[in-house]
Amino acid sequence: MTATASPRSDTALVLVNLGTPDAPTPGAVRRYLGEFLHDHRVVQLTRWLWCPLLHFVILPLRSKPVAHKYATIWLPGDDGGSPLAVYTRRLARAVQAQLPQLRVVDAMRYGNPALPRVIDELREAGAKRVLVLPLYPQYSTTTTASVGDVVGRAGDVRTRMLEDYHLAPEWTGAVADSIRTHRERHGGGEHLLFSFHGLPQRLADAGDPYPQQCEASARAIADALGLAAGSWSLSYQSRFGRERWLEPATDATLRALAARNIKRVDVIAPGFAVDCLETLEEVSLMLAEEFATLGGELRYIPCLNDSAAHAEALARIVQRELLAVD
Ligand SMILES: C=CC1=C(C)c2cc3[nH]c(cc4nc(cc5[nH]c(cc1n2)c(C)c5CCC(=O)O)C(CCC(=O)O)=C4C)c(C)c3C=C
Ligand SMILES: [Fe+2]
Ligand SMILES: [Fe+2]
Repeated sequence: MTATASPRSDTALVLVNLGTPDAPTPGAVRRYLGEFLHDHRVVQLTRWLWCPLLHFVILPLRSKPVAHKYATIWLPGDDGGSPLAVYTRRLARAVQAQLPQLRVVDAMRYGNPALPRVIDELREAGAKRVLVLPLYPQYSTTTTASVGDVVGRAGDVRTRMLEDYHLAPEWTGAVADSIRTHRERHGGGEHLLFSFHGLPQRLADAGDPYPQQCEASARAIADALGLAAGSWSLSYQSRFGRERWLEPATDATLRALAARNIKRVDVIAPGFAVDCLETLEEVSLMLAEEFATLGGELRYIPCLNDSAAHAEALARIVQRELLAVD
């Protein structure tokens, strides 16, 4: 939990993100992935099948290469670390500055600062009401509902969770502004690709609203920018495992754009509140490299991160929620 200004209020706001390893080492990655991939919201296989596979195959094989990937994006300095943790912490500070009447802290669903401990500490410090904002603009059973599981177990404190903000005009407006500014500075690409984290198709078929919310977010942002149909598209990245995930995949979409001779593509990842392994390593390094081999130029537009525009947008969303419950 980040120590921020402590305004005299019995209401706290917790910004919750997914989680990330404490260090770019195989041991730390193994601990983080072990906790993450034991969550039944994330992987639904029965324990007797999944645990041996996870402990004896996936964690031993994956921890080292994934640690190397984290090492390529690790932020230096005293306030450094995994980008997901660093930007989430800084974002909480920036939102605190916007909402001095609340105590604003950051927490992680997996790893540190651990959400259950953060809520306990807030309660011990006198919080009577805790508002939880998962930093997932689009709701998914695999992410938002998993945060809800932890919040639901919090004892002796009133909790409330904001489920999604995929169409909140403050947020869609902030993302649209960031795209506009990036294109003004760097020249507009021929195409804008909205790349969202993927999900097993099976979960979407079972009613997870995530893909519909991703589509609605992308359309709202494209409309705010006045983009013509055909000049933007949506795709899904970060596939894990062998089953079918949401399509089209980001890598296949980029290859299809290159085949149509569309060479300058701007890519934004509006499902991620802050930059992380999946945006910095997968998109802005690996996919950009692959697209370059096809003769193209992938121009990655960063997440809103700890920008003032992001903090203002989230603060307005929270204020609206507080007004609605008071
Ligand atoms: C079954 C596996 C996974 C599902 C379902 C899933 C959904 C999902 N994830 C995010 C956001 C993030 N995921 C991140 C990393 C990550 N995701 C998975 C697997 C699933 N995600 C793994 C195994 C990993 C770790 C990296 C790896 O081993 O490849 C991250 C980045 C974390 C970081 O430290 O930077 C984010 C953020 C969403 C929004 C989502 C649901 C749609
Ligand atoms: Fe296990
Ligand atoms: Fe993920």
